[in-house]
Amino acid sequence: MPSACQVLDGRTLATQVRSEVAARVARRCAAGASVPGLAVVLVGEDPASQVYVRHKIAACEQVGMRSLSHRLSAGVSETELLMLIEQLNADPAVHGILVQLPLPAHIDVRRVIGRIAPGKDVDGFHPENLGRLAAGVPGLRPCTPKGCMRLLASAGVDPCGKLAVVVGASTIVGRPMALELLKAEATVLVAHKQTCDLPQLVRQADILVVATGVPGLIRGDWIKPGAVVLDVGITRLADGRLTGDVQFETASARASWITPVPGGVGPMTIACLLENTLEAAEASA
Ligand SMILES: Nc1nc2c(c(=O)[nH]1)N[C@@H](CN(C=O)c1ccc(C(=O)N[C@@H](CCC(=O)O)C(=O)O)cc1)CN2
Ligand SMILES: [Mg+2]
Repeated sequence: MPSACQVLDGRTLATQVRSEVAARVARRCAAGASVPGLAVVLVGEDPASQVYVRHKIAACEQVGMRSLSHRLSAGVSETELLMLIEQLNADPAVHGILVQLPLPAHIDVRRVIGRIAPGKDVDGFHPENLGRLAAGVPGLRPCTPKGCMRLLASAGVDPCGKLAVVVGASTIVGRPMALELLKAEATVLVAHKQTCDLPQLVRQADILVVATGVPGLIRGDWIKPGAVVLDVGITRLADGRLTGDVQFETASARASWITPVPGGVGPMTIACLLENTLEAAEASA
């Protein structure tokens, strides 16, 4: 990697965000307010989801928040899951609710997310929160795109006036990422992994965000020299290693900043979840 390219270190930034959250939680509790509480709902036994849920619960403890874990079998009915969400909506000790994704195929994810009280939707996936982001008004913001914006700011990268290309249009990353970049006055193009002539689009990007889940989709020679590259993809290879959607070695020969996988965007997702939970608690008091 040439010295011109710098690695955007998500682990270090996430540690900073977590210490800031811990200090705010301590001040809040010292002032007599309730301990922020996060309810984490896991349906089924997906191994990656189990790991993420464990990390979220440990992160809550580390910053002095309370976590309530609800593990449901893969065969739980949608009605039972919706009833649990209603209970959590009504529980004053619960300030944040998250349902770990993906859900089993027999459950309608939109119906489930739509049932979470918007003020407790710390993932920021409820249509009301996505609508707030689209309208540019305050609300709970999806954690991964929020973490990406923090990473850009930490590198001193101002999206205003730049051409940003977002590859992947999921509700949890690509779409809200495009809205974040629009709000920051970037010119935003949203592409899919199937977009015709993807290399041609990617070559124009001053800021490139990739969230497709296709390992190594983006080749290094597609990167515009000096571009800032945020790689959201995380895939575990057969040999156990984690890899991103961008070919790191060759991309870092051209980029000015690039996130690694692991250690880039991923840790920021959990740090921003803690921050959202604290914000939800503050707004409820
Ligand atoms: N309800 C939600 N479900 C899912 C979300 C989400 O934000 N809310 N995002 C992903 C999974 N995810 C959090 O849930 C997540 C993914 C990865 C990481 C992370 O820190 N990755 C590390 C590597 C971890 C490892 O060793 O496996 C890294 O990139 O360095 C955190 C959170 C889908 N579901
Ligand atoms: Mg489904």
